[in-house]
Amino acid sequence: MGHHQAPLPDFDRLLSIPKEIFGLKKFYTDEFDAFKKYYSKINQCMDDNSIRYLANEANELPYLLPCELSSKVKKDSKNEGQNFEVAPMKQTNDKIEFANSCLNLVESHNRGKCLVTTSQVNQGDILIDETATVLQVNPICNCVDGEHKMFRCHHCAFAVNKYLACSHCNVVIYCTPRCLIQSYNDYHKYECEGFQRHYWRLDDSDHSYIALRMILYGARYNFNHDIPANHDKWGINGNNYPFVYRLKTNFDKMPILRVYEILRKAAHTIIYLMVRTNFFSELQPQNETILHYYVGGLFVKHYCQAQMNCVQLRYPNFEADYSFNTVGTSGKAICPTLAMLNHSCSPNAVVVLCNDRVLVKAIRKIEANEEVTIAYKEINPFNSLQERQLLMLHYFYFETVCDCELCFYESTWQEYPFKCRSCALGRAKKMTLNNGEEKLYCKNCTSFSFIDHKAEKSALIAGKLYKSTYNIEPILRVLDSCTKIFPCDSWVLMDLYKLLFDKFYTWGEKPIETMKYGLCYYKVLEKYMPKLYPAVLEAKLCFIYGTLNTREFKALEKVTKTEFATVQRFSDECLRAKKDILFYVPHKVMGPYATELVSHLQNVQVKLRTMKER
Ligand SMILES: C[S@@+](CC[C@H](N)C(=O)[O-])C[C@H]1O[C@@H](n2cnc3c(N)ncnc32)[C@H](O)[C@@H]1O
Repeated sequence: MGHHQAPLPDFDRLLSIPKEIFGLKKFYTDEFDAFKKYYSKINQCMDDNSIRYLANEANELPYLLPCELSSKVKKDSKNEGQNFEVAPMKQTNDKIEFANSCLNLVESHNRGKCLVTTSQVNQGDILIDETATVLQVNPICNCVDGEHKMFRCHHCAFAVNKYLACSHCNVVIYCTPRCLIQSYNDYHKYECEGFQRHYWRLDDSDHSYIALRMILYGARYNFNHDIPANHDKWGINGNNYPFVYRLKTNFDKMPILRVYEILRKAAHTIIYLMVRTNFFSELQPQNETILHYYVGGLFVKHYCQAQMNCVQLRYPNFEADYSFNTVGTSGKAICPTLAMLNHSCSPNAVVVLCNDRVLVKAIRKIEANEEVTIAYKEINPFNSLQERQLLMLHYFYFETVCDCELCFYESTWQEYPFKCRSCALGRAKKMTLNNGEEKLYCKNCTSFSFIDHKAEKSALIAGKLYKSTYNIEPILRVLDSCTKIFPCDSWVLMDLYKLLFDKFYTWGEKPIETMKYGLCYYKVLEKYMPKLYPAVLEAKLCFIYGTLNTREFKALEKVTKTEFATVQRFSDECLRAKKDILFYVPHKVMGPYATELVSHLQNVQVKLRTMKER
């Protein structure tokens, strides 16, 4: 591949480019004014020296080798690894490509477009089955478990046992010659030298590489982003660039330092394409400089679109300690249909990666007319409302604060934390009446009731005692008093159950108590977060295994009548946990630890069931 030297972009002239210049049919854009805004920010942030520095850096790459991968392929290899198998979605949608027929695309006044169900959806139903428009699979990921690495094809994302690797960049691997050749022609010939120099970070927080891939995807279709005539669906199975182009950005809401960072990344990649590849000359532009600006603007746009819309791909991961979680930095994808899903801190659906397909699965029953939501970032249920909202603002520049169910519930909970003593449903807050008396006001039955000062006082005294002794006894007293003050699903109680569970677990003396408080804790938690949410499932599996593996549990033979009820509930949990793991591992060939995990749960369940009541 021969390289040519292109002139440095003249950023000063940028703003004076007349709109007519984009009259070239191929590169015409309605969004010239928007690009001008990007460029005006470039002017504020970039000086000649930093541009020159980037260009020199791109030039001083003496050891880079032109990639001629496709000419070296042996045409006969086929190396299949362990791949997922999920039945395809049954009913397809007339109005939304890749979506189940039960979804409707609607516009909401505060969060833009969103997907809403038209009929009831069951747990486990597949709501979206989308082939990623642009897919970034990080080449080697520790999928399944820490020891058993799974290699994934850079082009189609299928798992492979043996693979063809690019000997120049030594970064990308392919499952078959077909993928290799297609990848080479579509994009690898432009990216290989960059990979040799580790030009792009492939982690969750940087979107330069996926933005470049979006550019290369658009270039294959001459950057034509017109929706074909008579196409009245959202999304196209084929050239989906028109819908990629229509994804929203958050550019206007970003602080200037963030903009500066992205513009620098844009300049970095554009100069790399100019100096190290034939990308621009192959497009045969009438005016190459203008094309540099155009693609630079497009890079910024695609970067911001990726930042706001790309979905992080995570594979199930089973560790030797029998926990379950999902692996970060496995890749990301631009899926214009999936990008219509809004965020919730208590989502009703999750994204599951099935080879090259990106699936959205319901993690609980979803009623008709309910919005389908996913969690954009993995949610730690213990993060407070304020912490979660700060995270969302920081990463996604939400215009409004997150108005999901959990945030709404938690904010009401913070305002009305107490148990109403007049009605069973109510939530109450303390109010001072005109006569100076303090009472509880319930927002449900709108009545006033007395505060249980006795319970409050004993909770306070027991709390102080706990702080000075760290004994379990005062905590039990705090819990006893708090059940009188707070509703049964209160987070105060949840925290106390957690504390008691941890204490009993650490001391390992009373396995039944450990089970009891663990179960109480998950009962409250699952009111706020669906049990199939990965973070909840992982924590619960740890709880089950931790409890079962204590010496005291193993020695346990007979139990009292009340203890027997706890053992039975715990046993049911084990059975459910087994089903929940299978929810995430729907393929025939499970990772070795996943199989072990499920059979271990099965054995324990049998033991629990046969425990004799005294
Ligand atoms: C991937 S897009 C989702 C589709 C988007 N509503 C649209 O019109 O294109 C993400 C953007 O939607 C909005 N959004 C998503 N979930 C939200 C939530 N829970 N609260 C407020 N805004 C939200 C934010 O502006 C966010 O940057």
